[in-house]
Amino acid sequence: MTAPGESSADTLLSHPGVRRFPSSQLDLFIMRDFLAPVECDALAAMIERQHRPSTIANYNGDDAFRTSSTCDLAPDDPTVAALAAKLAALSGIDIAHAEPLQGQRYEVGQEFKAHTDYFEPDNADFTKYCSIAGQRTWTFMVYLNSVEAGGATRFKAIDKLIQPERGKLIAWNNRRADGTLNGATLHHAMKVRKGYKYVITQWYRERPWG
Ligand SMILES: O=C(O)CCC(=O)C(=O)O
Ligand SMILES: [Fe+2]
Repeated sequence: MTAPGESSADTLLSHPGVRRFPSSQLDLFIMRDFLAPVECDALAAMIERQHRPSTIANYNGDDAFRTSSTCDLAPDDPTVAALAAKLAALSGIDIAHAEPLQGQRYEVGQEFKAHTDYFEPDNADFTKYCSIAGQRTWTFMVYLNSVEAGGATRFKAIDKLIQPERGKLIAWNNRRADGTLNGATLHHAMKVRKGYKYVITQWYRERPWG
């Protein structure tokens, strides 16, 4: 049995179109056309209407570390609720473990430098971020547009560059099979060189979000 905050390779691969990136270092999955173009456009328009400067949890003194904007998607909006349900159906993860969905928006020159999505256990803010819902388990991310130039997501440890493509989903386990945090999930949202980039991020937690 998979724990409620966990996805599994079997669950993901049971959906047509999901394939696993061949790597012994991390569990990374890719699916094209997870969202239809009209769904992508509606979500990108939603992000465009309302966004704030993105923040980071483990501040390292670099003010240019994450220069994008973030949209807090309203959970009770029917489009947003449908997306959360669709992601939960794909992941097999109990939706109670999902953080509120966010959109991320990048203009030319904006990026999110190499980071991991889990919270650093030795960071002073760890308790603040993780005391209730626990650590992040899985990341599901959907590209809402095919960026004109730049904007790839680079997984440094496995030397894999994923190009933004409208409707494409990627998902990875932030931990190893034994539950330890996996540093090989380090990834860099590279600078957009032309146009805009819009993505959806869905993070799941060990315990219900509450
Ligand atoms: O935009 C991307 O390609 C990655 C975004 C990301 O890593 C994040 O928001 O944590
Ligand atoms: Fe990330």
